[in-house]
Amino acid sequence: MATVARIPIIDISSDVQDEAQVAKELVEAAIEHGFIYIKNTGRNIPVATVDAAFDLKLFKAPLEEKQKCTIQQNNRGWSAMQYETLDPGNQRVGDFKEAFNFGEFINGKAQQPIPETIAEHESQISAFRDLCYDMCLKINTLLGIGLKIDPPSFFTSAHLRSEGPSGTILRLLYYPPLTSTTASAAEDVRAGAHSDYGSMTMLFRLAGQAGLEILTRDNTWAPVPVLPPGTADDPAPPILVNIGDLLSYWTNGLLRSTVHRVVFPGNKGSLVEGETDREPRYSIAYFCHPVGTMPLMPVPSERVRAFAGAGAEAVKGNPYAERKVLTANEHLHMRLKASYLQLYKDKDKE
Ligand SMILES: O=C(O)CCC(=O)C(=O)O
Ligand SMILES: [Fe+2]
Repeated sequence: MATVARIPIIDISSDVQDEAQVAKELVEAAIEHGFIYIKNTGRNIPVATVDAAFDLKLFKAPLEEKQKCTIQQNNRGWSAMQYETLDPGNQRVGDFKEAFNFGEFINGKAQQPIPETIAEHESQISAFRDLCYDMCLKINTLLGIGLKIDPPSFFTSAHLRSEGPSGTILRLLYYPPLTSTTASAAEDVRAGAHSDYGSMTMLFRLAGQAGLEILTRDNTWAPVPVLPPGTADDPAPPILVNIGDLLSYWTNGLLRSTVHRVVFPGNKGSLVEGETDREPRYSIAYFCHPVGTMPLMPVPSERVRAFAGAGAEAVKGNPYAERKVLTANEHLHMRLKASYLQLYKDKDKE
């Protein structure tokens, strides 16, 4: 049995008088692990809403329907099996997954083609995306308070839709079981090792479905159980939040953008008890991005300044410190180009 990642579980739905304490815990977890389980009480996002999103039969839609929505350079649409390669330097073939990216909705309407099969659920998807947005703002606010940024609303303001478009994406994911792929469990992966491109990600998973691993501080891979100890009786599995590259940039690497991947753990001996990779796996990720024109400069926080003062350690903590990226949009474009080799190659020829 695998040694699982030890990630704190935090309840952010508690009363306002606990805000400073919750904010502190959140920041410490974001610094130490870069991953945080948010206890699912159903108060931020109703459990039925998450269930309904998992019930969408998007991936069962006819191939032609999905193909009509093929992913574009705006990062919206359907990414076919093995189309994306998250770790091109180390993968011999693309990720064994299908994905569908939803960009912004306006008045409940998608601003991109969506498969006919799910058309009747368009406003439901929009509402779910809105709930994720609200929760993401709440976490950004807590991080601002916990880091004592001046003003504490710094991150939240940077994410306000009213300030302009962002690269935010709600993504449905489907990973087939090992047995229905041509994958080699030892060599191939369902999603290559990567850090996330946005400011933070909220991940919804289903009990029993194995696969997610994080690279720990001692450079070993550790599985991330869907149901960590103490959560089995909650209304739904915790929502897994992880820090992305942009919050890491903004804090000089103090907040950790942790590398993770999705594997077939069965043959590696890294299965978590009660989970399997012999069944289909579904997950939903909300990739929270700031307004695209936002510059990624270190935030006004004493703690961030002190960490940057640590010099080499700060640079080591932020593998992206060398990159001279100015805005959130420029960063996103650079990362997409690296993982959708075909999409950008095809388009460059046009
Ligand atoms: O499906 C998962 O568990 C994680 C997916 C992921 O890391 C991603 O899409 O960035
Ligand atoms: Fe990820």
